[in-house]
Amino acid sequence: MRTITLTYPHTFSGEKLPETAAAIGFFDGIHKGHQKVINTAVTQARQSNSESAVITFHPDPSSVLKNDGQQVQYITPLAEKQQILQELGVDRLYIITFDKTLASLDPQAFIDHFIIQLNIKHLAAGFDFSYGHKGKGNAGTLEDHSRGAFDVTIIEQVTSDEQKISSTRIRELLQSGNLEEANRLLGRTLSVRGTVKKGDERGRSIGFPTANLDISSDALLPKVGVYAVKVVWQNNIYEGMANLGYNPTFTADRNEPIVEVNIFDYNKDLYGEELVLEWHHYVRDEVKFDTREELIEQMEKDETAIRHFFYHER
Ligand SMILES: Cc1cc2nc3c(=O)[nH]c(=O)nc-3n(C[C@H](O)[C@H](O)[C@H](O)COP(=O)(O)O)c2cc1C
Ligand SMILES: Nc1ncnc2c1ncn2[C@@H]1O[C@H](COP(=O)(O)OP(=O)(O)O)[C@@H](O)[C@H]1O
Repeated sequence: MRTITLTYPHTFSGEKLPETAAAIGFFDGIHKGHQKVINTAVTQARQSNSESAVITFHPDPSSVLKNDGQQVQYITPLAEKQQILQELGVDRLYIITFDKTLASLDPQAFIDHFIIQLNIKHLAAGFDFSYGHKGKGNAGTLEDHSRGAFDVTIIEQVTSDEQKISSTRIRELLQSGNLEEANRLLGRTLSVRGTVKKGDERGRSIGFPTANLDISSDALLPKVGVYAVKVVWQNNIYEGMANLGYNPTFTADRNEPIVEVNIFDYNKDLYGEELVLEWHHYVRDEVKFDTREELIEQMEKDETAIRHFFYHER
């Protein structure tokens, strides 16, 4: 997959680009609803012997428009988004830089510049997609704004329990500790990538070395607690247990939670390595223990419970 970042105005011209079937949207999380829009474009491209593309925006349009200076947290930060789109068979990823200038473009100008000029012949979008100044362009206006240069497929809402699957709903589930339900709506397992950094070097002394992960600050993490996880590293998958929290047994002054993972049946150095952590099951809340012995006893129980969990999942 090729990734192309576009700002307004860009200088690409249609004649030099292949005919393309594209899906357009912000797609945070690439949940089941998003997957349907993207798969429509991929299928359309295969049938018409053209290239497939995803056209997305960065940073999050609503955060740019709100302008409240708050750091946005993404269910899928850019690196995760790229990885998943690649796995979905997308040939090209266009990332449109979302800023005030882009937001002020008239809807027809947006379509002319970012769809027609990119040689898009089929466009798939979700029923609630909007574009152009104040979101005046929407699913109902695409046909008109296409000037007959491309076909449009609008994907109706995908539901679960009669409710729309949405990034907002998934965020709420993750924040309230409802990981499994979030994973169901995602249609895959929530994951995060991070580089292994040094911690307090206490893990090995209590019998559970933990790889502490340096994670991009724009990644949305689930609720604090202990989790059954899988670690993907160099094309291998390992099972393990992770703690997302503040280590209150040993530290009192941490402001940000850390993510650390003890990989089962593993004992090699991982410092500096990039791992992908998949969040499979929420086990318990983090606890402040009075002694390290109590923590160790609890971690032994966590290990037994999590090994059981994976055994039954197989
Ligand atoms: C599965 C698991 C559960 C944990 N549970 C707790 C906990 O409930 N309370 C706590 O203070 N620390 C907990 N920890 C964090 C340990 O305190 C931490 O791994 C240990 O201090 C090692 O830190 P280090 O990697 O910085 O050396 C847990 C860690 C793991 C891997
Ligand atoms: N089973 C394992 N799970 C996680 N890390 C391991 C494991 N075995 C060895 N390691 C290595 O040991 C380090 C963790 O040891 P630890 O004493 O907790 O140090 P730190 O506090 O620096 O994380 C990891 O970063 C990794 O390089």
